[in-house]
Amino acid sequence: MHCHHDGVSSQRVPVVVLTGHLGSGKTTLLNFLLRRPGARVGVIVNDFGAVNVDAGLVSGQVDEPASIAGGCICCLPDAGGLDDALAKLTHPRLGLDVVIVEASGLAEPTTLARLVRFSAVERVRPGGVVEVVDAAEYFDTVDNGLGPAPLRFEAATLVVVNKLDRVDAADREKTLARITERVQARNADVAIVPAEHGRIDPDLIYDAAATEDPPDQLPFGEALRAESPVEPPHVHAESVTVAVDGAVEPAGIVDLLSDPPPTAYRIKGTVTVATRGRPQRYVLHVVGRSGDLVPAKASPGTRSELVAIGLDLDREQVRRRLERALTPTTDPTPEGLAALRRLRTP
Ligand SMILES: Nc1nc2c(ncn2[C@@H]2O[C@H](COP(=O)(O)OP(=O)(O)OP(=O)(O)O)[C@@H](O)[C@H]2O)c(=O)[nH]1
Repeated sequence: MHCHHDGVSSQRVPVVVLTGHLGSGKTTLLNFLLRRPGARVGVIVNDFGAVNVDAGLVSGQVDEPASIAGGCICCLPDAGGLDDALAKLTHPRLGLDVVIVEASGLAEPTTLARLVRFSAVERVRPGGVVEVVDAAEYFDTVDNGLGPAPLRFEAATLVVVNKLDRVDAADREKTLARITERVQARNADVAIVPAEHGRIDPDLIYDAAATEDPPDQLPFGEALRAESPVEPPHVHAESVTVAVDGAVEPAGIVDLLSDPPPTAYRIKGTVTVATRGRPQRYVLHVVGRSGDLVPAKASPGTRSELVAIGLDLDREQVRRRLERALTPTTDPTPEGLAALRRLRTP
């Protein structure tokens, strides 16, 4: 089996870490994402025992990723092989939109997040850490509600408060508020989304290159959808887009990356940054509070465009911030150029 993809992209592939206590709903959420039409999703699971991805889709070895649901899946017998698996799944030949690493229920989110963040694989871009919480069991399992809130939220960029259907309707708001308070006590910046059966808006997590299943793929995505029709998520992501023509001031870009607007979960775009010589094109990504700026290869034009995606986007504030990040100039400030240099050489 192979996952050939025409029009190989030179971009890095976001790698999303999916964590959560035993039985919180990680696999359910993963299967929901795999139903997305047109998406090429690579999956790495790091605990054989816990794998119950629908329809026996696990190929069982890293060497030969199997195509599924417009994507690939491979198994990771131990953490030592993560970079091997990432190197394989981010290969341009596969043309994947995203790679999702599903941790076993016992895996330590911080450790896994670090393995991705400091991966030696150049084509890896950290795509966020999604922590799934069982709303019904939360205070009986991961948190007794006393003392410091669980450490596991520290690494998270998005907390999915799942299984809300299992909480009495009358208590839902209160339960969500209590869990939110605990999560924020540990990590004030994290995005929090309520969910049932792992149905979160995939737009929060990654972009699908196509809207229909690729013709060269086995029809797993279709099969999964036929088996259980996709119910839409209750909470939808919103987006704000700002674009300008011509080069922009580097200080604005650096400022956006170092202090992204709090209600934007993800920001992406291509920007043309003014320098003393020829303007330089970059691909920009922010997930949670972390930004990433890499030179754009073979990216014609001078247009800069940024898209911010989030749950409760403060649209006006986000728009102002994106506009400020895209301040046109032909004469960049020395401070801006120095800040950009520092950012590029951490
Ligand atoms: N009622 C209800 N059941 C859910 C929900 N999400 C998941 N489940 C069920 O909860 C059980 C555990 O879900 P999984 O997705 O396997 O959880 P997991 O986190 O992958 O589990 P481990 O890999 O064992 O840690 C399954 O029977 C799911 O069908 C939900 O929102 N509501």
